[in-house]
Amino acid sequence: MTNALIERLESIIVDLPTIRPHKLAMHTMQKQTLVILRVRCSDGIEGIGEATTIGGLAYGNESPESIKANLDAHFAPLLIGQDASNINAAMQRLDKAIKGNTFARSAVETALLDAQGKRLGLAVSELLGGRVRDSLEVAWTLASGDTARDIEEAERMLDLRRHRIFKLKIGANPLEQDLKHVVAIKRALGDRASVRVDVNQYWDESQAIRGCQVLGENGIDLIEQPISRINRSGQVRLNQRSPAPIMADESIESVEDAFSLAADGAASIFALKIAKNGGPRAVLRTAQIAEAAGIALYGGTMLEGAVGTLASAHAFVTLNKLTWHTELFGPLLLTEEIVAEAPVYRDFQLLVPNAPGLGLSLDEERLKRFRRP
Ligand SMILES: O=C(O)C[C@H]1C=CC(=O)O1
Ligand SMILES: [Mn+2]
Repeated sequence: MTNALIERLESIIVDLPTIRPHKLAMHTMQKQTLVILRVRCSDGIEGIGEATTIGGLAYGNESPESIKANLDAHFAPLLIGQDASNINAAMQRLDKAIKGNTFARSAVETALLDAQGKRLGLAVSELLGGRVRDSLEVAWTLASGDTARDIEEAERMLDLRRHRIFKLKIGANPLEQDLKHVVAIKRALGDRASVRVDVNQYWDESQAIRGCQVLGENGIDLIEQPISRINRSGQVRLNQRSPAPIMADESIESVEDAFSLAADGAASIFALKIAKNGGPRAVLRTAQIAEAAGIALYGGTMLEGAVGTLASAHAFVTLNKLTWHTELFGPLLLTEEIVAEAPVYRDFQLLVPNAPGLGLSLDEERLKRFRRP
C-alpha cells in the first residue's frame, strides 16, 4: 500500500450568529467565529478540524486571525508532503518546530484523525482506543445577563429535557450582586438541576474566600476558575478552603500545566479542552494526569461549532469516568451550521456518531455563505 501524503491545508474563518448575546466576565459574544481547517490527502480523503476561541484575544493567546495566519504560514509548510496516516510523526514534527499554539495544533490533530478514521472506516473514538459510552450529558450556560431571563431559560431547558446542569457566568458584576444572582437561580431550580459557576479568573483571593463560602453554603456544586491562572498559591489555598470543589479551566494552557497543577494540589477538577491541550489525543494526556492524581474530570468547550464539539466528544467518550459530565453545547448556541449533519441532542445527552472519522461533513453552500472572503 502506498502511503497517503498530506497535499494541502486550507484554513477558513467563519462567522456565525448566536441565539442571544452570551455574557462572559471578559467579553459579551454577539456572534461566534470558527476557524475550520481542511486537510487534503493524496488518496482523495479530506480531514476536517476546527480551532475556535472566544472573543478574539479576550480569552486566550490565539485569535481566529492569528490561528489562520499561523496555520497558513507555519503549520502548512511543515505538514505538506508528510505521511497523512502517521499522526504521531506529523504531530512530533510540529512539536519540534512550533511552540504553544495549542488551538491551531488541535485543528491539525483533529483533521488528521478525521482523515485517518475515514481512511480506515473507523470513528475517531475508535482510533483513540475505543469508546466506553455512546453519549455524553451536556450542561448549558446561563449567560443572558438577567436573573429572571436565566431562570426562564433554565426552566425551558428542563421542560425540553435538553439540560439539567447549568453553569452561570459571573465575575463581571460586584461580588454581592453576583452572589444574589446565583443563589436566586439555585433557589428557583432546587434539586431539579445542578448549578455551577464560572468566574473566569475575575475574583481576587479576598473576594473568592467569601464567594466560595457563600456559594458552597447555598448548594452550588462547582466553582470554576475563581481567580487568576497566574496566582498559583492562591489557587492552592482556595482548593483547600472552599466548601464547593474548585475546577481549573484557564489555568490549563497545556498538558504540562495540568501536571504542575496536579503536583501543587491547585484544583480537584480539571476542565478538559482540546483547544488548550493541542487536540483530542493531547487532551487525553491531561485526563491521564488527572486520573493518576485523583482529580475529577469535566468535558469542557471553547464554544466550538459541530466539528470541534464532536472532536472533543470522541475523546471524552473514551474516558473511564467523567464525574462532572460535559458542556459540549456549542452548536446549540449557534443559529446556523456549516455541517450537513447537525449534532443530535436528546434526553440531556449529546449522541456521538459512530460513522468513520468525526461523523460529519461540511455543507459547502453554508460554508460559502458564512466564510470570510
Ligand atoms: O468555560 C469557559 O470559560 C468558556 C465557555 C464554556 C462554556 C461557556 O459558556 O463559555
Ligand atoms: Mn471556564
